[in-house]
Amino acid sequence: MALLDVDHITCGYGDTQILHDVQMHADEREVITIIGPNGAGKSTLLKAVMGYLHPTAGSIRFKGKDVSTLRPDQRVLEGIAYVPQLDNVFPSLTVEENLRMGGYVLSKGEVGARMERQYESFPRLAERRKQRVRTMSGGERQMLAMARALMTEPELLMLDEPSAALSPQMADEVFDTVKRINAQGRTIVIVEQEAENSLRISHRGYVLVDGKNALEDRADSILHNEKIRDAYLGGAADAQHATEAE
Ligand SMILES: Nc1ncnc2c1ncn2[C@@H]1O[C@H](COP(=O)(O)OP(=O)(O)OP(=O)(O)O)[C@@H](O)[C@H]1O
Repeated sequence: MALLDVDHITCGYGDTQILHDVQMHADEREVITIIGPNGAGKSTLLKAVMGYLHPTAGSIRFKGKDVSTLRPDQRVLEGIAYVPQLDNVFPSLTVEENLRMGGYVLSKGEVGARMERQYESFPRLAERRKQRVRTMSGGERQMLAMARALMTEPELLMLDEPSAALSPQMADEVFDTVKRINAQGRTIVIVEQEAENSLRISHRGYVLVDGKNALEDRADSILHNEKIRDAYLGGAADAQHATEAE
């Protein structure tokens, strides 16, 4: 049984359907990358899994349970977490205050211990507990956004363009962190425009085009697929790297 099973959903905003009969699944401990052109519906798919949008057809199952009608906060309690691309931290608050917000569904007693766990996992955040987020670098903010989402110790973590607008070095650090989070036993679904690095740490990938499934394959096969490389991965760049997810 898949941990997450998106079963042929149709979904959109108001009367505008964006996703048409889309399916995807993620098994326990898998890393999945979703790629596709601008406007393909990648972010919409993550929002549907989190519960910000509700499918008009099809269903979303998590650990075998149909969660299609649950609110986002209820899905958090089921073990799903999501880091949006934008506005994923509160800039006027401190690191500590942001982490507290991430634990809003937890009891007061649990928050402190969970926060310490995140500080152990992200020492750079521990050094900046009292720092206002607006003074932090883009990479540090992305780390905080992930740590905040991990406060609930989710089984599934979804990341929308975690490397957007970061330097190549910071982006590498983010993907190293994602690998580490996956090694802790968590399943990860990543949406990426610059998908090369993301596919390298992934087991499988999906290509979405115009709100429809266009391809599903092992991540290393996608990385070596010339047509996909030309269309979505910046062409014939170095295709020699093997995926690191094996
Ligand atoms: N809140 C919204 N209301 C109405 N339409 C929206 C909304 N958010 C996104 N859309 C539309 O849904 C379509 C898919 O957008 P989405 O952000 O899911 O694509 P994407 O594949 O993530 O694209 P990108 O890579 O550019 O972020 C686009 O046509 C977009 O304009």
